Amino acid sequence: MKNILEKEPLIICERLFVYPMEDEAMQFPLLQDVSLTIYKSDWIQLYGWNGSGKSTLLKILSGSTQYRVEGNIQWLGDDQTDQTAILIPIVQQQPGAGLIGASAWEDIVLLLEQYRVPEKTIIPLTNAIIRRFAMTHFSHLPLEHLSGGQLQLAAIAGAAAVSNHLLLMDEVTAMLDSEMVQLIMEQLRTIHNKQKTAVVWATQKEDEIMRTDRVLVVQQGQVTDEGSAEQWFTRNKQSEEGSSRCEQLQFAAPLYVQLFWQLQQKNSSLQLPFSWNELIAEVTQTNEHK
Ligand SMILES: Nc1ncnc2c1ncn2[C@@H]1O[C@H](COP(=O)(O)OP(=O)(O)OP(=O)(O)O)[C@@H](O)[C@H]1O
Repeated sequence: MKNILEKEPLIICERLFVYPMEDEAMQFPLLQDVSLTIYKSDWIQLYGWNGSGKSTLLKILSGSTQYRVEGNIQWLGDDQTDQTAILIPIVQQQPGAGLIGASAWEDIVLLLEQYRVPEKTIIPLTNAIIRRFAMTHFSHLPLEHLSGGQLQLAAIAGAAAVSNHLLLMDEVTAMLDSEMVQLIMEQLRTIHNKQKTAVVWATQKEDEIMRTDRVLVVQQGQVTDEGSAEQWFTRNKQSEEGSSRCEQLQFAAPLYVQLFWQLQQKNSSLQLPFSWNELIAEVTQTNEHK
């Protein structure tokens, strides 16, 4: 994890209690006592099961006014994330949900118009975003000709066009095949690393957690754990079974982490892997040094 002291906050939430609008007595919070800070260039894995409150938290971060909110939330970004009037877009699970144009190119143009970006910058900005997300070959095709992955890429590119500093992703890979998941992940991670765009990535998939991510666990409307990805999967020094935070909160670990835990009992110098490739490289290297 990057040193938090060096990071600038983008959004600060303090002791948020969030209720449905119709719950006038404020009795049934959807989110309870949630405090968190999102920093510039963070990648946060908002990790939790169905119905835990991930989507509600994303909507609150986006600036939605469809809830009753107690507590403080501050948006500190210096452009679109200065959340005084507009919503930060959320990319949804269903490919194509929320796209408003006839093509990916037109969608970004319309979105920039909606966000009142100065007219003469709209076309150059759209073309630049299309290039940045490597979408040139399908950007003018009708949306109905695009694959699920291409639709998701178009939605992510649109969000990135209007929100330079923060992207909010709500289980965007849930309906994609593994090849598309990899493509989307690679594109977005490259953009994140190059542009330092912060990403809040809601997911239920344990293998989407990468080494440099912060993991924020949501359970029954509360943030029950927060730390680095390494901390989430690390068992204590004796490699005691069940001792990682992931296991303590009864979440599944990826198979390569489970296998690593087994191997670690025989060889404590092995490093925690974040993919099959990393585990294979680690084991091969250790065997070569024997
Ligand atoms: N406006 C609302 N009024 C009443 N209950 C709501 C409202 N919005 C969400 N809920 C409930 O709050 C809980 C959290 O919902 P939310 O959609 O935030 O969870 P989630 O973690 O995103 O789940 P999923 O992965 O299924 O999308 C659920 O039980 C849901 O039914």
